This record gives sequence, C-alpha cells and structure tokens, in this order.
Amino acid sequence: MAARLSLKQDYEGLLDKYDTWLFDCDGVLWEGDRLVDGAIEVLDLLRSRNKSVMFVTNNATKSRKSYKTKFDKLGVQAHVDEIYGSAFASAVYISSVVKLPKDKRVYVIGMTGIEEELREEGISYLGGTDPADNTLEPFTLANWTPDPAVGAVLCGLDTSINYTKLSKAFQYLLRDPACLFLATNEDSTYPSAEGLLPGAGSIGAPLRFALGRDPISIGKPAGTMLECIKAKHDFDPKRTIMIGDRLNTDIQFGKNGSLATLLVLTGITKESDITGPNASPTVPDYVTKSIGDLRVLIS
Ligand SMILES: O=C(O)[C@H](O)[C@H](O)COP(=O)(O)O
Ligand SMILES: [Mg+2]
Repeated sequence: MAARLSLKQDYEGLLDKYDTWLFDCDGVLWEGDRLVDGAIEVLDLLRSRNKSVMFVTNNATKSRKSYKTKFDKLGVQAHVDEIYGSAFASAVYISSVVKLPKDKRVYVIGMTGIEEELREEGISYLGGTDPADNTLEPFTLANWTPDPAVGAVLCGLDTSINYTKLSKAFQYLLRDPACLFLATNEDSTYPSAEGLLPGAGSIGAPLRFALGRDPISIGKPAGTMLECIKAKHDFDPKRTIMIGDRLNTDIQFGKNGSLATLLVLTGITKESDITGPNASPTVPDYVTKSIGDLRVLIS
C-alpha cells in the first residue's frame, strides 16, 4: 500500500531517510517547457540539505549536453554529470555492452539527442535527421541500396517519423536476423505541455508489429541507466529515492534497483490508476500530488 504524503512531517521523513534523489523529468519537473510549480524551489531545498540530486529521463530527443541547455534555460540548477537520458544510456549500451565493431553502423529512428550521444561514443550511424530519410516521398525498395555495415537499429521518440524511416529500419531487421533491434525506451505516451502525444514506444510499435519481434529497451525500467549512474556516483540504494510520474517505467525502475519510489500525479499516472478496482499492481512506496508539495519544508 503506498503511503500518501500530506503533512510536513511526512516530507521531513523523506529528507531524513534519503540522501540521493533521482528525478524523472517529463511529468515530474516539467511538461514540455512548462515547469511544474515549485520544482525549482524544491530542488534548491534538497541541495541546501546536502542531498545528491540527479535526473533520469527516458526522453531521447536530447543529449545530456542539450538537456543541460534546457535546464539552464528553465533556471533549473543541474550539472551535465547529473543528467542521465535514454539517448546517452543507449550509446553507452551499444559501445560498452554490445561492443558494436567499429566497422558497423547504427540505423537511427530518432532525433538529434540520439545522434549527438552516438557521436560522443564514436559510433557511426545513418538515418536520424538525415534529410534523405526525412521525406514524405513514397519509399520503394527499387530505389534503395541498404548499407551493408548496419549492425543495429536504434529506435527512439521521433516527431518526424515517416514511412521511409520505418521501411529502412524494417528491411535492416528483416534481412539480417543478427541485426540488433534496440529501443531507447518504450513509453507509450509523451506528456506534452498541452496534453498526451504518442511516445517512443508508439514510434517503434509498427516495427514490432511488422517483424513480430520485440526490441531490447534500454531506458527505464531497465537497469542500464542505474548502471550508468553507479559508474559515476557512489550512492546507497537503501538511502536513494526515485521520483517519477509513470508506474511502468519510473516506479518499476526504482523497484528493480531496490530504491524507494515516490509517485507524483503531475504527469502520466492519474488517481484512478492507483486506486479502485483497476489499480495497477505496481505500487509506489509513496504518493504525493506534485513535487511542489515539498515546499512545505521551506521554512
Ligand atoms: O515518449 C517518450 O520518450 C517519453 O514519454 C518521455 O520522453 C519520457 O520522459 P521521462 O518522463 O522519462 O522524463
Ligand atoms: Mg516522466
């Protein structure tokens, strides 16, 4: 049963118990470019109490560096080494876990975040924002020569998705069973400032359906990003709390990592998802309406 936080002492209890605070971004700190009310004050409060603050986002549209620009623009204090995104985790996974040979390339469905992180890791790629792939012209195999060096397809949130990209990714995966099918994350929806939109998982869904094959998904709830954090920061999982808005990514990620979990209701998850007959079996340790609720601690 999740503990519903409401009193000042409830929030004080979290400060006493947890030294490391991992924040999901979309739906927790902001929606699109609209900050959640109180997010900055609460992050400043945590840092003033010597808490370690990190950001763990499945949003692959931005690299860590371009996320740092977003944080700066929104006035949120963050160091690039505190920012972990699924584009970064995917690039690290391909270079360090897959160990993709240097003569191999990655076909990308996605945006600059993935491209920048692959470049940072020295991984050769094609597709992505290439104008030749970002076309609404009809796609025909008769006019296409696949790149024989492609050894993996990486699919992430792509707001310029089209039939050409899906067809090329499909062909790479169909013609070579050894070609890796990777997804930065599989969130079904994206909480924009104006409302829900299809998420990364819905961008890759046509490939799953056409191929009858599931990708390896690298973002939350998989442990890859936690491994990336562990590689750079010492922290005690027993004194670490994951704050998220989506049960099957953020809260499950926290549970998989033996972290405490705090669900907020400013993003994807609504009250009806956690109460009543259709409540999800994924139960967070704590629930509060918004991260802004912790402002009660600011004396
Ligand atoms: O579709 C997506 O990729 C996700 O909705 C989105 O970007 C999740 O970001 P997060 O909530 O993990 O910051
Ligand atoms: Mg979120």
